[in-house]
Amino acid sequence: MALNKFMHPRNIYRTPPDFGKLAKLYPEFNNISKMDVTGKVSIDFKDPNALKVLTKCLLKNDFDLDVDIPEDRLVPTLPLRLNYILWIEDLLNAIEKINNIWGLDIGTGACAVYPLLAARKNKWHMIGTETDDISFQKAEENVKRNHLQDLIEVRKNLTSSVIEQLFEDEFKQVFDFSMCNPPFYSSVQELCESRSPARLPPKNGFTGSPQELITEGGELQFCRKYLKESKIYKDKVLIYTTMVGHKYNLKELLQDLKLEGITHTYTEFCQGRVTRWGLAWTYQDFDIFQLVPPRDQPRKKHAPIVYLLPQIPNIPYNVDNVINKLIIILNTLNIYHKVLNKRGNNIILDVTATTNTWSNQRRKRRLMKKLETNDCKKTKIDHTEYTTSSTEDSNSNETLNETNHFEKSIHATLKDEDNDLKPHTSSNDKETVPVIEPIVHAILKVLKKENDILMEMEYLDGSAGKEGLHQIVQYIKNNWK
Ligand SMILES: C[S@@+](CC[C@H](N)C(=O)[O-])C[C@H]1O[C@@H](n2cnc3c(N)ncnc32)[C@H](O)[C@@H]1O
Repeated sequence: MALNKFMHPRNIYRTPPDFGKLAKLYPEFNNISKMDVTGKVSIDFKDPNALKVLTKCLLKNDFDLDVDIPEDRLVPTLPLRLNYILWIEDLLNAIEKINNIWGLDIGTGACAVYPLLAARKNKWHMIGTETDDISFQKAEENVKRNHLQDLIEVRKNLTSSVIEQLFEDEFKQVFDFSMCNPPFYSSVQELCESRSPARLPPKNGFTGSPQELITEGGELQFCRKYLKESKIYKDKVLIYTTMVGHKYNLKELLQDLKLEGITHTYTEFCQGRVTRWGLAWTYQDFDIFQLVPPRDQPRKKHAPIVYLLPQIPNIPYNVDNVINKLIIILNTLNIYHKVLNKRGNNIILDVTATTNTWSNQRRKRRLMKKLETNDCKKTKIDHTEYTTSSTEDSNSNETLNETNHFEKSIHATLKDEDNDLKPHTSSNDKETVPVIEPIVHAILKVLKKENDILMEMEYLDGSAGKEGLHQIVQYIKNNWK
């Protein structure tokens, strides 16, 4: 189980569960665990069945909940689920809502994990909604199995709306809060590509079915629909909340709320390698931002390197041309990039270098010249370096030809981005980067400020450190012609 010190202070899983004790108490846990020579008990986190047994045993052991998790459904990881509930407790305490709490869980899933935890732990009344037949049926069974029907009701959502169907039905209940763990992805392809190659592979195995994880337009569209519907039913829920799986979507949603002047706050749910975010908004008078301010960023942020991109002779100075030129340089350096977001005249890319292709360019050019003059073209040369050097030497006419070619590529990428603002793997041949440690992983932003176009590069991680990023920026400066 992924654990770390950034979990909510009241999260019981800040202290790792005692696997030895679980193995003694639960035969099914004993079957999936193994003990090493030192007596340490461990499980295979990559095995979905082991995850399922672990979650089942922890629900029983720590919350006295007997939950049947169906074969092909999401196994809810408890540290994250608890982080979310504890943050809602903080929000409710902040607005002094202590007793007779009513909560709405949108997309409760087969385990109805949030209603079960909330009802058992806090005696909250919960309504869970679900669109999927099997998950709906299983959720009802799980509620009955735990004799919590007095506190929990599961409702089938036969529509594609998020909350509208509930309130359209003349449903009188006013909720203190709503919560939602939306399907994160817009397609199977996005699900597969979602993890940046720069990050370590997840420790846990993969669980969940397409209907649980995929929704048209991904989580951003889902959350925007939720926000839009919430505006119609402002007083039906005191505090609306949702979980957000991708940081770039959180930024978009924060911007939406800000633009519309809706009071909001957010938090980070940390559990080991996986980080999710919580977003809350309200149409009531409480200043939830002041009452429950965002948690301090636990990770160190690096000041970005800012470079004013000069105009290139004979090329109109606009953001599209600047981006095209940058993409050419990144491709030349074999630096993988993907568009995270595009809004107006600003664009944000996630960039990852897995080999140092920018150092010793002069030496490589000299070597190339020597090889050519000695007619040694058949000599074995590193192909990447060869391509890099020759492209780098391009004069501006060649660059323009390449610009046309890459313009098509970036426009194709941006067109898709405009549709659903989901992260997109660029359509060039750098798509298939193996999952290996990056030497530089950074965020590249192109921003138009009045008449200037700026490039900002922020170091995230990588073995070459910030120095590696400085070298890349220097390479861009040298080749900005
Ligand atoms: C990522 S799963 C979350 C399940 C559970 N809440 C959890 O955290 O483990 C999303 C769930 O939302 C359901 N869902 C998708 N769209 C929905 C909608 N419009 N109304 C209600 N449920 C929906 C899916 O069927 C799926 O069970």
